[in-house]
Amino acid sequence: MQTRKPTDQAQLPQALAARNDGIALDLAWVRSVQANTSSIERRVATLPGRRSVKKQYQAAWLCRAISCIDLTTLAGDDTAGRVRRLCAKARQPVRADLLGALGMEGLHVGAVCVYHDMVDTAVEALAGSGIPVAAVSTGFPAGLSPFALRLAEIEASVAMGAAEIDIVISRRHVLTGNWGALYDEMAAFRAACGPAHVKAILATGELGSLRNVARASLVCMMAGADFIKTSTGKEPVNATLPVTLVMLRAIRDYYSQTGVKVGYKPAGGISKAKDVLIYLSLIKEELGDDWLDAALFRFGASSLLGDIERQLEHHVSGAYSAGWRHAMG
Ligand SMILES: O=C[C@H](O)COP(=O)(O)O
Repeated sequence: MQTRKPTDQAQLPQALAARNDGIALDLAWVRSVQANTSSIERRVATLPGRRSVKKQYQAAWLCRAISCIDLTTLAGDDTAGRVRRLCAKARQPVRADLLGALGMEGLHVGAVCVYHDMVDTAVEALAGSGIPVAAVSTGFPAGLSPFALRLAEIEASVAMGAAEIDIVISRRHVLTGNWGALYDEMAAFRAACGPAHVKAILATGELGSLRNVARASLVCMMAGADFIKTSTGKEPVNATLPVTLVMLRAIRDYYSQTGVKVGYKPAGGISKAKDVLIYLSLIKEELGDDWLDAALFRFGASSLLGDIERQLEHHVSGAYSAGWRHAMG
């Protein structure tokens, strides 16, 4: 297997928060976690109706959102050319004249997220930019390849220069309440990541209940996940506000018990700037300003940036441009 020399990605100034070293599996804590679905749904139902961010601050919030995007391409027909175009977009996410008018020169996305096969291309294309490459590993999206191969895939992606690894958990461990197996799996994935930060994809649309989402979040954090992430983007239901509320509260509980800040990444189906404002205000309310930063928050999204760019253009010029002018890759 080809291995890159330890270049840029390994040397990146880590924008991420301190690692989560995890704690011993605390089954009593895990089993005590509940999720009251109707009160969670009531709480999030109030969010879209509210004007979450005043108009004059919206451009600043949208620029913040851009800095937190894991700009993603995870398609079977990905090519090196598409990944290079995506990386160019990651470096210059919004037209230079618009960024100049907004006083946001130098803005870039949080990371570029690709399959293992494209890590090398992305590392090359992002050299010198300070933008990390994130790789989806462990038999993404189903996570059902042999365990040893999943570990080897992580190690290969890190050796190739990925600074962040998005792993997928075995949903069956959650569905059968086998918290010990989930903990051991997550801990092994984290160990295989070495210095790379690890995001645990829960695939919440396949976990059956919000209580399972809450318990799986907690177990993954106990086992050392640096981020918890909702979805692969390939499940029938991906990031939602109820799931977000549950995961944010799990992060808050873990922080209050351990003093460790774990990051959050909603992913899949987030494609509109107005949704971004709702997510950011929910995070501000539930976790506080520390989490409004790429170190602790990412949007996993393939097309969101185009809509944000359109809104920023409208903010600067008063006119909307056609969506096709904001191609991603
Ligand atoms: O992790 C990121 C997701 O796969 C992206 O999903 P999306 O294409 O719906 O934005």
